[in-house]
Amino acid sequence: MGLFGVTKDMGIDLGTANTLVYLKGKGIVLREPSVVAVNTKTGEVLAVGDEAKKMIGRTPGHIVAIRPMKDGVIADFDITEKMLKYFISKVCSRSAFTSPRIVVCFPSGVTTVERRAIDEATRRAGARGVELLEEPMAAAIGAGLPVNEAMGNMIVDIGGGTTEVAVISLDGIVTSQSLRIAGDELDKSIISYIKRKYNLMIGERTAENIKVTLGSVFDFERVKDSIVDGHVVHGEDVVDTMEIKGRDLLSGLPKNIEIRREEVREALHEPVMNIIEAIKNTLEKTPPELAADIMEKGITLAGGGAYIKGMAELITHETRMPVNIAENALDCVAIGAGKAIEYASFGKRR
Ligand SMILES: Nc1ncnc2c1ncn2[C@@H]1O[C@H](COP(=O)(O)OP(=O)(O)OP(=O)(O)O)[C@@H](O)[C@H]1O
Repeated sequence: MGLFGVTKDMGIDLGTANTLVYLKGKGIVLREPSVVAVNTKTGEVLAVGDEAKKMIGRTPGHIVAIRPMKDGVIADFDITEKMLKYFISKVCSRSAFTSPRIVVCFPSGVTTVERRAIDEATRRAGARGVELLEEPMAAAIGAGLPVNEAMGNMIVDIGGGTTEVAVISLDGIVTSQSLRIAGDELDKSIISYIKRKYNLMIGERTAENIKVTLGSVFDFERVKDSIVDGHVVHGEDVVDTMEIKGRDLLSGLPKNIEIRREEVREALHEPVMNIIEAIKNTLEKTPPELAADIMEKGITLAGGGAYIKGMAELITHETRMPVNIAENALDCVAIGAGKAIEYASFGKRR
């Protein structure tokens, strides 16, 4: 117990899109994109996080902006380790007397080898002790669900690389599903839709911007108000078209086109229905008593995907269950990891 005062114990959400660090006693102290810019000639890391993200799609030949995490797991081990080292040193720079103990999250669908890679990269980045925590459990704790009670809690965490669906009761995952379809896949669907329909090539960042600004997965035509980022937005305030820039594949030249909300909904249909299927499958496998609890309390949505317009409404429409968007949906996993420090054994028997 005495050591807690001098160490910087932390919870890390090592995400495909964003990495968040929760420092014990302080809350979230770092939130940056999981991106690293590397000079391929020298192997030197040029920038990490926000700085590196700005470089995506804009680098000269010998500089690449890498996203070392893919589908929720480590795609590039060395770069992940360097990125973690940078983030940890950024939050520990002052007043850290000893290296930190870290609770780090992993998607529930990963293999033992992938788990070991996350553990190893965190140790090599400077952790004294590492404890791995399943992402849906962290998200549920961070969303404030009573995970330790004998009661069905359902969490749907739609991140960048993975969607985690889980039913939790008495501190354990009763049933879960992890699918590698989430925000990134939605971006890819927008890219291929626009390429197919308009012969226009757009970049990843443009696609993400379209998803966030114009993306909608439920037909609000007849519904006046919707929920955006947890706030009610009145029908007339919702933008319905957007001008986008890309490269015309026929002429090879830059070109602008205008796309409509319905088109984005069409583009997102398939991956979104895969997410809905996973939710339905998990509900089907949920024991009846717990399903009754969920029916009463609702499904909790977390992760950046919780903010996709119409997502909550579509899930309710398809499952007949009430849906709540977690407060601080983007931060739930990191907050949950941070809170779990209290209970972590860091490899020792408690
Ligand atoms: N307002 C929004 N509307 C739609 N999508 C959003 C919004 N804000 C963020 N996103 C999307 O959420 C995703 C990132 O979510 P989050 O930070 O929870 O993922 P992550 O933890 O990095 O990924 P993973 O959990 O898969 O490792 C991105 O795909 C981003 O485009």
